[in-house]
Amino acid sequence: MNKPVIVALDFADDFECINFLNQFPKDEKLFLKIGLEMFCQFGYPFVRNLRERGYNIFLDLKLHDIPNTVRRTCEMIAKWDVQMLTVHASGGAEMIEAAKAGLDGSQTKLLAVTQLTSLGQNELANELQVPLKSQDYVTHLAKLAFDNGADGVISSALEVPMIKDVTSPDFLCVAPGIRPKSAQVGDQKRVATPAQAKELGSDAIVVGRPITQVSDGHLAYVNICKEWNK
Ligand SMILES: O=c1ccn([C@@H]2O[C@H](COP(=O)(O)O)[C@@H](O)[C@H]2O)c(=O)[nH]1
Repeated sequence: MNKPVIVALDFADDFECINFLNQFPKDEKLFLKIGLEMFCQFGYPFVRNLRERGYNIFLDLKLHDIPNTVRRTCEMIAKWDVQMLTVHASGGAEMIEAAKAGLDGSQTKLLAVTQLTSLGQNELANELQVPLKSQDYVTHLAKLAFDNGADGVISSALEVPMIKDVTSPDFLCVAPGIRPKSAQVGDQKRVATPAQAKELGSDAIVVGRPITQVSDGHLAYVNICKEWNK
């Protein structure tokens, strides 16, 4: 897989979303992330529609349930021909293994979310009462995901070198929390610029609002790709 800039389609309605996509040239091979907001409204027909238009799809459902439920859900998603799917690594070893088993026979890469990029050290210690340094927690969850068959993880770009060290250079590290220098950070805590994410060895970056919530989304995308591919 070459290293994509994945656009997070977090829109309130499909009309707004299609208008956004229409800004891009027809031959632009976009990699799109469908998250809970759009999936809960439009479900599988929306995923199928975008696949039929030729887009690569990262289905970011962040599954987190008992192993049996996750396996059965993944068996269904395995038929959808999407490129990536997420579960939460904190669901545990058996759940990650079950997700992988459910996807068996498909091309869908299983990615495990480590610590959400919206959580910093403060939230980890005080709200979640996790007695580890954030970096240690992330690498622990990444190793758990690796040992139980995931193809990669979601983490901040800042943790990528440590994750590759404890897993494998081929273990996919996909980084949200990407902010070009001029962009608002918003609710993200562990952020990096596209250039930093590249430098740190990320295999893909996920960018939402800095592309979708600006007046010229296509230009923002092109500029981020330039920084990422430099
Ligand atoms: O740890 C995580 C896991 C997933 N996300 C998702 O990525 C995008 C980021 O959007 P921005 O607008 O660029 O902040 C969003 O869809 C999240 O659900 C994440 O940010 N962090």
